[in-house]
Amino acid sequence: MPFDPPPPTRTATLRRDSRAVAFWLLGVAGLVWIMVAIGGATRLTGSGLSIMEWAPLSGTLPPLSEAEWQRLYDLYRTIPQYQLVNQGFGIEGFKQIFWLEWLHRLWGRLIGLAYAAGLAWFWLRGRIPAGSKPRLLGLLALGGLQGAVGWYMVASGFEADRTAVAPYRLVIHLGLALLIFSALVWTALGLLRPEGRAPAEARPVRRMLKVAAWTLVGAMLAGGFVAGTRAGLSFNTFPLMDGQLVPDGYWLLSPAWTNLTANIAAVQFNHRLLASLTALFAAGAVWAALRRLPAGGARRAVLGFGAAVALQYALGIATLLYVVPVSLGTLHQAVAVLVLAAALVALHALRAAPLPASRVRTA
Ligand code: HEM
Repeated sequence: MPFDPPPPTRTATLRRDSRAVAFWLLGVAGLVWIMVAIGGATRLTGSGLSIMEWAPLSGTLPPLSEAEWQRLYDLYRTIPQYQLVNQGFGIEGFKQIFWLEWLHRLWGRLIGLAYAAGLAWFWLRGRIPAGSKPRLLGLLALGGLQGAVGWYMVASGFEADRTAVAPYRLVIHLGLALLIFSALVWTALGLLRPEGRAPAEARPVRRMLKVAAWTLVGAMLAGGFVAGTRAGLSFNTFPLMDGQLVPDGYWLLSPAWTNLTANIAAVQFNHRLLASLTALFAAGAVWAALRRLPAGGARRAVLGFGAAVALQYALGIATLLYVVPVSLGTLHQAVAVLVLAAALVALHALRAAPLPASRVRTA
């Protein structure tokens, strides 16, 4: 007699659907991570201004004829970057900088497709867990906004006398990428492991971790200004800047606030300071975790975050000392996102996996 398995219970179906949606979101977050790395390489190779049109659909295909290459090259030759930086590099030189920007935009379209198609698929099958729909729609809107912000950033690079995009627009683009990445990861973690409240003994660890995570976000945005103003090409020593801990000319510009975004000495100092504070708070979180948490997933997650910060800090120093080669610059940008992911996983592990009170070591 054939064996009919019993129908899955409602809870089992819900759990299966939550897991499927979570893995899809994590997959999209992986695509976003690769996108950030491609974005770094695009910026560092000076490729970002090579496509002067905003053509979400027709731009999917690269130029397919010599006439089309010539048309795009002629467009590029009208902007200051060509005249001031690349004059005379010829259509072959243009083709070289074209491909990374094209890939960056193609990858953006791929992310949009993977997200929208996945959302439609889960939605039509009724597999999206209750309560997640508004957030998933919000993420779709944020993705669309990011495409528009990307173009808003690129367009600033075509303005008179500019050879690169406006730094604050680059930071908005980077910040939105980080927000989208974080929302994807956090939503997925919430679906994989229902939230609980950490016991009182674990809360100091989480508090310290939160401080470290917010400082990390600050350090990352400050890093965006370093990248945007190319501040990494100056003061290539560590820990001192021109022989001083705080460089001369920190307050060179006026009004004073413009030093935070446009003064190379101040911009680089701020990034170092915020990165160092992140490392300090991360070390604090690791210390607290070792003292207060029992061996297990939550403690490992905090230690993993600490290790990721240490790696990123070392990569930052190497990037600076070697005067920002494309490889190290891209790696530093890509690993920054992994550090953020590690912070989110650790924060979630402390919240989502309440520790049995008996296993918590008290101070
Ligand atoms: C917690 C540690 C750190 C984090 C999370 C971090 C994060 C970042 C991020 C997100 C960027 C911007 C990438 C972009 O938008 O293009 C950046 C750029 C940069 N960071 Fe860091 N950073 C850290 C530590 C350091 C340290 C310690 C140094 C050196 C002392 C450093 C030097 C640089 C330089 C030179 C750039 C510009 C690279 C470029 O032009 O591509 N970073 N950092």
